[in-house]
Amino acid sequence: MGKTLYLECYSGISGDMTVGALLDLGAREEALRAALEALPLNGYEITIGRTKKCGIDACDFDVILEEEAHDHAHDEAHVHEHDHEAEHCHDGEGHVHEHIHGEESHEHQEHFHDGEAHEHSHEHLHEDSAEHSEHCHSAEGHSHDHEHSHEHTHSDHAPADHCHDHSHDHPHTHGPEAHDHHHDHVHRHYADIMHMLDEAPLKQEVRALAKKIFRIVGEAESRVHACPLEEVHFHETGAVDSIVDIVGAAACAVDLGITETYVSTIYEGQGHVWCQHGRIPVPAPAVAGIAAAEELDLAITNVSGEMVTPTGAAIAAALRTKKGLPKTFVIRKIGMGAGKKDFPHANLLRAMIIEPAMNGLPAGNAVEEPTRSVNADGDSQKNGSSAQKKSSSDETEDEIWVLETNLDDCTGEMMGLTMELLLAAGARDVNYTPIYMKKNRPACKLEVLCKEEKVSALEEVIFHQTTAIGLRKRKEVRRILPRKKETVMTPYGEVELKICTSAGETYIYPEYDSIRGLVQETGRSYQEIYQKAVEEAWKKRKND
Ligand SMILES: O=C([S-])c1cc(C(=O)S)c[n+]([C@@H]2O[C@H](COP(=O)(O)O)[C@@H](O)[C@H]2O)c1
Ligand code: NI
Repeated sequence: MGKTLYLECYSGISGDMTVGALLDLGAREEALRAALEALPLNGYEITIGRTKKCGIDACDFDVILEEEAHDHAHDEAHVHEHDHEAEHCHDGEGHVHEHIHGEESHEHQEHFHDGEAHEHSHEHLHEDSAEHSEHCHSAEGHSHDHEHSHEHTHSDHAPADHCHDHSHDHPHTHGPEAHDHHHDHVHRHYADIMHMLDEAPLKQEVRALAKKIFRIVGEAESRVHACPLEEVHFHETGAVDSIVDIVGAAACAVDLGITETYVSTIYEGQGHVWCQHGRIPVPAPAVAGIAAAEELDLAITNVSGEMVTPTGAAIAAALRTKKGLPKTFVIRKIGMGAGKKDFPHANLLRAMIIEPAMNGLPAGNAVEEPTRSVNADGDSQKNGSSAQKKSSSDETEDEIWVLETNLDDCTGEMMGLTMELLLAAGARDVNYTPIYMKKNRPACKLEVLCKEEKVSALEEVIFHQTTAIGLRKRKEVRRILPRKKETVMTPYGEVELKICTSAGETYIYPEYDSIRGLVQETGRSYQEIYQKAVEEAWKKRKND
C-alpha cells in the first residue's frame, strides 16, 4: 500500500530542501544516486549531511558543481553576498555601483529596464568570462553603460539574494529571442530536458514525475516570458543543480512509495531576488505563475527574502494529489530538509508520512455539550438545526447517505482495515454483509453511513483501500429519537449513557466504551456494570 506524504511548507520549499526532507524520511541514498547516475550529467557531486537550523537537526542535501571552488549555496536562489546594499536596479535614476565578479562563468543577462528614460552609468568588471545578454528595455530612450564592477562572495545566506547562471556544459542555439552575441553557456530548452529524461535509463515513475515537475516549471516560464513552451530555455532551472534537485526529488518520492501527497499552505517571504532576468519580485514570477496554475495556497509573510523557488513550487504541485489535510491524522515518520539561507525562523521543510487517525473521534464529531442532544450515532447536534426537522411527536428526522459496494476480491485484512479507516475518516457506521454473488463468488457487501460532507472523502477511502471500482450511493431519510448524554456514578466508576425518549417512554443505554473501560479496570462482568449503570440512571431520574 502506498504512503501518504504531507509537505509542511511553513518556510517555503525548494528543490534541495525537498530532497533533504525525503532522504530524512527514509528515501534511500542508493535510489537517489542510481537515478542521478542515469542522467548524462557530469561536473558535479552531491553531499548529504546534517545541519541545524535554529537548533533543529535536519538533512542537508547539496549539489556541488566542480566549477565552483567555493562554498556555493544551491538553495532557493544561488545566493551571493555582495557588497552593496543598494538595490541593483535599472529602473530608477542614474546610479553607479560596483560589482566585481570573482568566479567563472557568471553572466548577467536579461536586464529588464522598465522605468522611464534614464541615464545611468555603472560598471561591471567581470574578472572572468562574465557576459551580458538579453537586455530587455521596456522603456524608450534609454542608455546605459554596463561596465559593472561588482563583487560577489558566496555564502550560505546573504542580505540580498543574487542568483546567476552556471553549469553550462554544452553549447546551444537560442530561440527566437533577439540575441546578437555569443556566450558559451547552456540554456537547456524544455525540449532538451524532456529528451534527456526520455533517453535516460530511469525508473518509469521517476521519469514521469521529473517530467511533470519540469512541465510545471516550463509552462510557468512560458507564460512569464511569453514564449512557446518548447522554446522556453531554462536558466537556473536548467542548470545541473536544479536538474539534480528535480530528478532527485522524484527518485526519493518514488523510492519512499509515496502515492498520495498533501501540501500545506506554502509560506513565502517578500522583497526581491536577483536572477538572470535581473531583480525580480518575491514571489518570483515563475513561483507566482505555478501557484496560480496549480492552485497552490500561498501565504506571504513579512520575512525578507525568497523562501519558495520555482523548482520547489513545481515539486509541491507535481507531488500533490490531495487537498484538505484530514482533520486528524497519525504521523508515522518525520523528515526535515534544511534550506541554505538563515531566516529568523528555522528554514526547514518538514515532510511527514501520515495516516488518517485510527483511534479517537472521527474528524468532524464535535465534543459533546450537555445542553445539546446527541444523534443516533453519538455525535452532537443542536436541536432545531437546519439539518434535521422535528416530526409531529418528539422524534427527529434527518438525512443520511448510504454508500454501498460488493467486494468479491478483497482479503479479510483489507476489509478490516477499510472499516477502521472509514470510521476514522468520519463514517457514522460501517458494516459488511456476507453475500453470494455472480460467478458463484462468496463476497461481502460493504455499507457505509455518513453525512453529506463526508461522502467524497469516504468514497476515496473505499477506492483507495479496497478493490472496488464502483459504488452505489443514495441519500436516505432517517428517523432518530431525541437523546442526550448523561453520566452516572456506579460502585465501579463513572458510566456514560444515552437517555432516549419516544412517545412518553424513556430508554436508557449505557455506552459500550464506558462499560468496557470499567470491565478492564475492575474485572467485573459487562452485564453487572451495565445493569448497575441503568439502575443508577433511573434512581437519578426519580430524584431529579
Ligand atoms: O532562471 C530562471 S528561468 C528563473 C526564473 C525565475 C522566474 O520567476 S521567471 C526565477 N528564477 C530564480 O532563480 C532562482 C533559482 O530557482 P530554481 O527553481 O532553479 O532553484 C530562484 O531564486 C528563482 O526565483 C530563475
Ligand atoms: Ni542565453
